Amino acid sequence: MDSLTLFFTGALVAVGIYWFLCVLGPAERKGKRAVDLSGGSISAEKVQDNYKQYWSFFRRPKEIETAEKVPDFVDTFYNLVTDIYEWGWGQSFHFSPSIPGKSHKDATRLHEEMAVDLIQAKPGQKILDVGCGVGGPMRAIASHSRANVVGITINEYQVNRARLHNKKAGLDALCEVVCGNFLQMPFDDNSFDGAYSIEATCHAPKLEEVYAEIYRVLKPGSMYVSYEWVTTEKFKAEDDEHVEVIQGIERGDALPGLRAYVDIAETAKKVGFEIVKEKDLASPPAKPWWTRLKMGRLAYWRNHIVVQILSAVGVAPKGTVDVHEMLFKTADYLTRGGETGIFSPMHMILCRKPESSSPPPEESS
Ligand SMILES: C=C(CC[C@@H](C)[C@H]1CC[C@H]2C3=CC[C@H]4[C@H](C)[C@@H](O)CC[C@]4(C)[C@H]3CC[C@]12C)C(C)C
Ligand SMILES: C[S@@+](CC[C@H](N)C(=O)[O-])C[C@H]1O[C@@H](n2cnc3c(N)ncnc32)[C@H](O)[C@@H]1O
Repeated sequence: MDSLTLFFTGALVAVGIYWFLCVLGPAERKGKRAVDLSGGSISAEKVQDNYKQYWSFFRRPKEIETAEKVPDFVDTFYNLVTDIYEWGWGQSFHFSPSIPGKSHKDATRLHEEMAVDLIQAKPGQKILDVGCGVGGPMRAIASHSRANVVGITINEYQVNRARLHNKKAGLDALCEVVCGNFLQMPFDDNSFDGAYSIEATCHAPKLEEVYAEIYRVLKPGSMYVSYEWVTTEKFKAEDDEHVEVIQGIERGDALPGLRAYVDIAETAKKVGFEIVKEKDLASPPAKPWWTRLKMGRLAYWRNHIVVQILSAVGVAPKGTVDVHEMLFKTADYLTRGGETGIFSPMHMILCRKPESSSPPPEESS
């Protein structure tokens, strides 16, 4: 091989490695690195067992129906996936419609700001983020509204990540994070000026329980908005493919059972809320939310190789490969759910707690 061929071969290999590692790299330039992937609060040697335990819930569906076990199962799930989510998606653990000419980052931020605009949060008010993850939405919302945001998540590892990010962003004076169960929140009655939940209440075994709890902590007259995961009017329970896609989404996203879109407003009314507005934010003219997920497939394939190497050399915990493979398959089910239109992750409901603090309908009868 002459020196010119050697030079061009070397340059090609270098460009290839750069593309593989950097262009197809992490979701955010300064985000999680592959070498830091962990099992959240689970020690490295227990990650594989916890992954098996997570799957055992689905082998015994009755377990998932047992409401008390769901928060633990969701907590295990987020220990397993939080680092991979941050590494491959960013700090906001939700979808948003694509916006022509805007980056994913901007589309995500606008979707989050819309939530706080809908509840008309004012500077200095106290707003609750129900199921806050590592706080991507909370930081966008606090910066946009200058309201004080209190987030709650069941997962302690996320609490620590969120606090770290809040501090780094210089938003720790406006953002506070609490570890707890949104079915029994450690907050006083009538203590918040507004609340929102972004793709989080889908983890509640009974929607009524989390809505009742949010209703309890809101001040009379204040508003709550939620972006809910639902099956749409296109979902047909007698269609085997539809059922396969929905079950695939439930298994890969720690869901005790997806709800039908018609159940959302019904449940909100049942606990006492007035419905101000209801809209599926995924329906046209909104552009597909699943484009980002589908376009990332090449990067996920590259991520899988990286995870396999890191796990083989003992840098990533054993079991990370299984978790990543599960997410890989989940991405496909979610995309199919979006393309067929049988599933939406952004069925928006805007509610108000009435001014008069009359008890919810059931309790008064
Ligand atoms: C609201 C929920 C989470 C929604 C999304 C944030 C996540 C759903 C599926 C996740 C992912 C799938 C594929 C992963 C990929 C294989 C990996 O290499 C990088 C991370 C993924 C892209 C990951 C990122 C987050 C999701 C899009 C649920 C749980 C209620
Ligand atoms: C998909 S993440 C969304 C996080 C955040 N809203 C966002 O968009 O980035 C769902 C969140 O709900 C939280 N969650 C699920 N069940 C919970 C429960 N019972 N109590 C408190 N938080 C819960 C999870 O810990 C996680 O933070």
